[in-house]
Amino acid sequence: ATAEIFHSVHAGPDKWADNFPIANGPRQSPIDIAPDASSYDAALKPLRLKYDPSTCLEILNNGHSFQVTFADDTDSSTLKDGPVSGIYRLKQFHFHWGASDDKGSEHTVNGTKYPAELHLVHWNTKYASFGEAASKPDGLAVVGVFLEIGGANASLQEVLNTFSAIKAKGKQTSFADFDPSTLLPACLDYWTYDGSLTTPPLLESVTWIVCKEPISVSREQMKKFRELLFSAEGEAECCMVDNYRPPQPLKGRSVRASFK
Ligand SMILES: CCOC(=O)CCc1ccc(S(N)(=O)=O)cc1
Ligand SMILES: [Zn+2]
Repeated sequence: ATAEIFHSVHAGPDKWADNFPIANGPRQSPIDIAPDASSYDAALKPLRLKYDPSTCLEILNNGHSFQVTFADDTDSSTLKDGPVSGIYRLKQFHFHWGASDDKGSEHTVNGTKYPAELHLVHWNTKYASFGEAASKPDGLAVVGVFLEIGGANASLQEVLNTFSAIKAKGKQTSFADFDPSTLLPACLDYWTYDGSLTTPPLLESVTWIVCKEPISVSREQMKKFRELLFSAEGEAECCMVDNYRPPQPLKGRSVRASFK
């Protein structure tokens, strides 16, 4: 019961401005993407994503999502080009999803919600660490990929197979030799805009790169996501669902498209 109250009333997105006033800032994320209002920018380069499976370390339930963490002490797994300059290192990837298939993504497209959204989080190596980069306007680059209901996703299934070991908040387990590029869509056309972290501390340091093409997930696989818990062992069980922030005001920002 305490877990439900914690998640529904006192700590949800509507309450974040109390402790994080930047929640009402000028470049908050996510947003609703209106493709017809975005502008094609021929100067935008193709995304250059190079991931080394040997940098994959572990998977953990951090109480608001699960995340797969990577070794980021070398330039083995990086994002280059696209809308960014310089080299950004992959730190982690995680997901957001709903209690049912009709919601769950953070970004929306013409108001359409997808059942889930993948975030691949990278930090700019002009800074010394993720923590330092997270406070800089050009510090982070997050690649967002929508999940749509379709055939089972074999690559995603490798991640889901670890869930029995990380069901409760605070649980983690080793997770090696996973190549996150197997979670990317075939076409890497994207929209890009200046935004923020979508959970506290909501820092306005993210260049968002949202792929136009979704990847598939089956209904059964979505049910596995919903078996994870927000709650820790020994607490009343609270299913990890609806861990998405709704779209935020655009406040004059423009969204660019890498494609016509
Ligand atoms: C400086 C400490 O900051 C953090 O730990 C932020 C972690 C964090 C990373 C990515 C995102 S998301 N959903 O915008 O991709 C939110 C929060
Ligand atoms: Zn996220």
